[in-house]
Amino acid sequence: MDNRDMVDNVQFARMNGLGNKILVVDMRGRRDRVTPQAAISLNADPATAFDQIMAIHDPKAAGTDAWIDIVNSDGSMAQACGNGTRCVVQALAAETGKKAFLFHTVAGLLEAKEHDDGTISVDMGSPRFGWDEIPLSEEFHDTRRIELQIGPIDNPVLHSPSVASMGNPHAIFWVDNDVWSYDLERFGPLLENHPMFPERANISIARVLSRNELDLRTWERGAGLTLACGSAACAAAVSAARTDRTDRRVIVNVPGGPLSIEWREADDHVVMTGPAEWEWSGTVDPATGAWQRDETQPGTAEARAL
Ligand SMILES: N[C@H](CCC[C@H](N)C(=O)O)C(=O)O
Repeated sequence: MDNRDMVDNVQFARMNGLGNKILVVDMRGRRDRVTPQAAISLNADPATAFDQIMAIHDPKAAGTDAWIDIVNSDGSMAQACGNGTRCVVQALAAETGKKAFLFHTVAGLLEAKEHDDGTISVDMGSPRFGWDEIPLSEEFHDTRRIELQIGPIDNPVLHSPSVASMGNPHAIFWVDNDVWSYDLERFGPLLENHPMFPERANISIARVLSRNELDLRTWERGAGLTLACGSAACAAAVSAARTDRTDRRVIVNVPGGPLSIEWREADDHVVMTGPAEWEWSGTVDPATGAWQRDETQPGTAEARAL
């Protein structure tokens, strides 16, 4: 906050959650929003290209620490971002010394905490499985397996996904071979925009390795191929458990590394645990996306606060 050189500029930190590229933007004390134009322009610059912007705003409700807006790299809004939430926790923990936070997003309240080893857990809430909650455009009573396929009609490459909402829509296609052997870059955009998903969807392929481990790659709605997608890891974990492929506690290996996911029996909530990493900081105009790197890059944990 202290580094603001112009009233129109705000502080931001370039961070990542297992390689999921995140810009944490400090919008506290302001009434405006990061515009879609700013997002598109930041993403067009290789230095600031990102998967999600996490914009921290002043809290709107008593007892919450912040309101968070989540913006995809195409300028659209997302309801959930697990990896980005861990980045926000790390930035705010460095600033305040607090370890536990309650955030407010369009999808509701979100609890998160930093552990002593630096990893961060985010309570992603309860998954939803109703076809109209995801949403799908057709009624399906059993969303553990819906009719949807891609590739030749008699020999589909991907078919019968499980679908779930973690606040945002997800489809998980189960595969038998190495997840890297599928052309997700080609099928992802077709499935993301398939008429089955009126609000589009995040598209993942998952290979179950054991009752406690799966591999996952995701084509993200509004962002494309990413190295990690936390909400997809949660959607895959709950879908694997409800189809009896795995137990309720699993390691999900995304391209950026492992996330540990637990679908708690007690309250139905999904808790995701993983790392967050600070890269560098700068200032940005949230209306246009014009940005500048800070001249001195803080080297200590304390200085990594926004
Ligand atoms: N990377 C995010 C998910 C972004 C989801 C977004 N692409 C959408 O739903 O539109 C995560 O870690 O959960």
